[in-house]
Amino acid sequence: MSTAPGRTSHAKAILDPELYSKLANTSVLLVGAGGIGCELLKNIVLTGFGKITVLDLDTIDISNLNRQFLFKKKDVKQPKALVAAQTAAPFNPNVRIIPIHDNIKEPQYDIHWYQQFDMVLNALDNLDARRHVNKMCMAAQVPLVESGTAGYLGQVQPLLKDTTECFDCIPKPTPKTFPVCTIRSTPSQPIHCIVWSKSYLMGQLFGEDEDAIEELDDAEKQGENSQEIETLRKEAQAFKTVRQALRNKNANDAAKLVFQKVFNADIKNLLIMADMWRSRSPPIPLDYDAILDGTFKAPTHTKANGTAAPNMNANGNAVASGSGTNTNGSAASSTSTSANNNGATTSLKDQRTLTLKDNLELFISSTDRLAERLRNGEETISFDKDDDDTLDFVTASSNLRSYAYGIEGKTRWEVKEMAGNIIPAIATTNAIIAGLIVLQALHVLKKDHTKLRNVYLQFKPAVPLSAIRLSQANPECGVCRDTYAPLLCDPARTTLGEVVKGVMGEEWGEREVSVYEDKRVLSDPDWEDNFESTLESLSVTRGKFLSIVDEEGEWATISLAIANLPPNYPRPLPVENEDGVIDLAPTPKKPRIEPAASVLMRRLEERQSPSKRRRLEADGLVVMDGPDDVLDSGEVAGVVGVDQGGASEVIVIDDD
Ligand SMILES: Nc1ncnc2c1ncn2[C@@H]1O[C@H](COP(=O)(O)OP(=O)(O)OP(=O)(O)O)[C@@H](O)[C@H]1O
Ligand SMILES: [Zn+2]
Repeated sequence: MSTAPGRTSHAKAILDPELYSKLANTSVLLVGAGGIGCELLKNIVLTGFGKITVLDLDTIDISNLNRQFLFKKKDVKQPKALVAAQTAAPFNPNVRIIPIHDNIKEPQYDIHWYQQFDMVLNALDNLDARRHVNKMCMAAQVPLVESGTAGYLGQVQPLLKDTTECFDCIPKPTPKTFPVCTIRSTPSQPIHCIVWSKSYLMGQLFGEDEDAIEELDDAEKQGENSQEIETLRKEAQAFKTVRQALRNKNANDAAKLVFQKVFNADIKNLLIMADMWRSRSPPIPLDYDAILDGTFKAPTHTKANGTAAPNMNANGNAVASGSGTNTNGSAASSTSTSANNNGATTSLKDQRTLTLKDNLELFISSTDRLAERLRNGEETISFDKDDDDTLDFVTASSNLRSYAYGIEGKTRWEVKEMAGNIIPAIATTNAIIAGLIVLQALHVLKKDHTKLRNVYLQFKPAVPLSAIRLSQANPECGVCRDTYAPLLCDPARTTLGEVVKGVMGEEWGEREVSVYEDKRVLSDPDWEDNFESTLESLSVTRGKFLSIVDEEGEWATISLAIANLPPNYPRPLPVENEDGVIDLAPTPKKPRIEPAASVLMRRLEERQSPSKRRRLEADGLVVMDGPDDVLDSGEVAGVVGVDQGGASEVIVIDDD
């Protein structure tokens, strides 16, 4: 394909020539090739970012096609990263796109790997992956542009270590939770029954064989009604029998057994506790055979004050609300959810109001299908909005429960939205956000930090965008306030003691420190049993962080990012010992380059001065596990980044 002048003329005209030529040598990592990712990949390819690595763990689903326009129907089930790269590559032949079909959390994407990029652009859909990439970017000192959309709302946030706050500086709200007893005994809204079905009932029947007793003990400690807890304990015991029936090839009435236990016996047990139903409407035990043969006559649901419960029609059927309101109370557009592209027939079927008998029949058929899957070797099955068997089961069982409690029913469509926490995905929102990401990325590239903005797309037609100056880091942040250093070592041979003593140097014995990997304590001032253990035996391996925390709080936490040794690192030779066993010989010693701790020590002494401290944090420290580890200059540059100012220093752990 020819490089016609027209292809680049717009980008050249908009960007100044210097920036445009810089783009060609810019290497970016794009994490996520979904809704935002597809738009963004197109943008950065057309803008002319020279080298783009696009990483996504997923394959293409038919429901992605309405907005992830780099994919076509023929690509369904293919890796997103691969197809996105193939489709976008011809947009600009001057750009090199490297696709990776993988989880960004895999250990090979270590600090060293991140440092090859000039910046990282996140186009993810979950908190866990976002927090992971944030931490890696903070450790590797690589600028990150974070983004997200929810319906008509969106946000773009540039995050630079020591310049702005990081993604974790402000704790994120945790998803809404419900008290255990509301879910287990006293639901009052459809969502309570849906959560019960997908998180509790599915787990009890099709999940791992766990003891639910602990959760109940906790609930009791938190002051929940002890008689009620006792009833729930009995309920948990009875689950064992139905679990066995579901897995037994000869049991053909497993669905009925589950029904009898959950919608009849358990409810009868709860009714015994008269106290519980003084101020609320008691549930109704359901009758399997009577519902199937159409003779089931439910007693009228009455509240304590004698009024009829809402949303029950004359035939005793639960009535779907049809309101299209999701769990958060926000309106869910029926035309824009990712689930809405299975064709009109499915949509109609899914949006149909289900009668009590419909729900029971759906309950029987879905329980049978799930039981069959268990009998065919699936060990556990959990809810997945795109797994029809589980969606049918959750729809039917939550509606049956709603019926028993006099709560309105929901259509399969509504249950999918509520149980799957589906927030409408709007292609235009993704496109606007992807455009804003590029603008922020260009400021990052120009190092024009005063122009960086936290940009919000809001549901205000008069002011759709608001751009806010970036906040400073939260001094208490446990992620971006740490002092990071890459630790290049062989975790199978390096011991915890070597690392800690090496880093502490002369301060060892003077200063009391504790050592952590994530939330695990590996040593504290009075407990050093792990010092002789190798990092590998302590599961401190590539991609993880070893944190050394000063008990006095005078030193910033030192977080060592475990990375691979460079390819030129001398490997130990296998030697035979006197018993004829092949041992790995220790690496031969060479003179130490510098006493292990003095470099770090000097810098930590300087940490009272903010500017010096920033310098320390900006420097990379290469901590090696033996005195032979002389890196060539290229490797050193590769480890700490080339434009961080000043030569990096190599710390050698003294293992004498
Ligand atoms: N840990 C991870 N590693 C790599 N890619 C990830 C990771 N977590 C999420 N992603 C990817 O981020 C992308 C987010 O895109 P998007 O929000 O459009 O989600 P989706 O899964 O495509 O759509 P939907 O959730 O609406 O069905 C997805 O393609 C997803 O595979
Ligand atoms: Zn932070």
